[in-house]
Amino acid sequence: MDAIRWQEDHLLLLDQTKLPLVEEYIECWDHYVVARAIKILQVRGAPAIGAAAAFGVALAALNYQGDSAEEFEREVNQAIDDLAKTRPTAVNLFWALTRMKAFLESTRGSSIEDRQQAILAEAQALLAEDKAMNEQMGAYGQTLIPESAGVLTHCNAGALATGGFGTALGVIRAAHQAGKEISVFADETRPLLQGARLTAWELMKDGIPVTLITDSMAAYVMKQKLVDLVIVGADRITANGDVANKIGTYGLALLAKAHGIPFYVAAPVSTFDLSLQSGDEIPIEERDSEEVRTLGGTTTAPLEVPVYNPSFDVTPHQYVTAFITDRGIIQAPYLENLQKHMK
Ligand SMILES: CSC[C@@H](O)[C@@H](O)C(=O)COP(=O)(O)O
Repeated sequence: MDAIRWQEDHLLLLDQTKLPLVEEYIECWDHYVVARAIKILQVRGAPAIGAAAAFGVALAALNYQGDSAEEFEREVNQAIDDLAKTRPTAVNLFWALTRMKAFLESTRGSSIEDRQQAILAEAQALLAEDKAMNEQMGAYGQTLIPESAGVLTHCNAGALATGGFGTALGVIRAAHQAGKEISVFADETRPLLQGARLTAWELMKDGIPVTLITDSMAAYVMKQKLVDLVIVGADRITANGDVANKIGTYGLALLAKAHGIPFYVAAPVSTFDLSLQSGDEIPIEERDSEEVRTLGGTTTAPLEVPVYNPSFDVTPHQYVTAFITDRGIIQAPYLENLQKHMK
């Protein structure tokens, strides 16, 4: 099931806030609906946010009805600015918007109709490339997985979070397809339960053995020697190899280190932000306190209790055993090796 699909003249986004109970697509006819979908996590996961935003730009281009090249560019650029304001942490969003802006400029001189079609084709290419990168990552990454392995993952870094196949779940998928005996532990991932609602659903659909645990069970499961490796995705990786990913990832990295378990991060080139030197510079999204005071719409805390709700944390590079990327497996020293591979 695709998270993002272009259908003739509009965009379809699988509404991930309704999964796993309801499988329903939202129809997007303009970039405002796409921006809202990103903001409220109807589409989520770093690469998927980038691809959805690219289609948002395409919708803004297609919706232009005048005949002025300047006005056309102004409107498309306004959409790019609107989409950039949706979520701050995943760099894939800004990577995709920068690519679409450069592409818009490269079409200058053509008719508006040709530019509209070319911009749509660029968004489609970006989506297809993301899926291809994930498959490539899967091929590289699965070589790191033993013939029989317990794998712990956090949040959802699967097909739902990408153009298809997934980053961390792509590696797991590739290992499963290669005939390896994989058993996945999925953290539920409080407060929005991407692990419980999305990862468990996605893996079960593919027939990959998965066991759901609450976030606080990870240490005990590791202590029992049920986990051979941890694989997570990422929202932004800086030049020194620090990794922003779903809140709770840093804790898992510490636990993996304490138990002598490898901790892998799977991410495509679009997730690397070598313009930032370290994770301290990554903007971390803080979300509404209601997400913590409630669970599935039911209040689970005193209505007035103060809440802190950072959506991501940063894992320092020294806890990352290796990066699995579409350009190969990258090991420390990261400052040097990321520059070499990601240029
Ligand atoms: C391939 S997805 C990698 C990350 O984007 C994923 O692990 C994550 O943290 C997603 O957070 P979300 O808030 O659901 O967008």
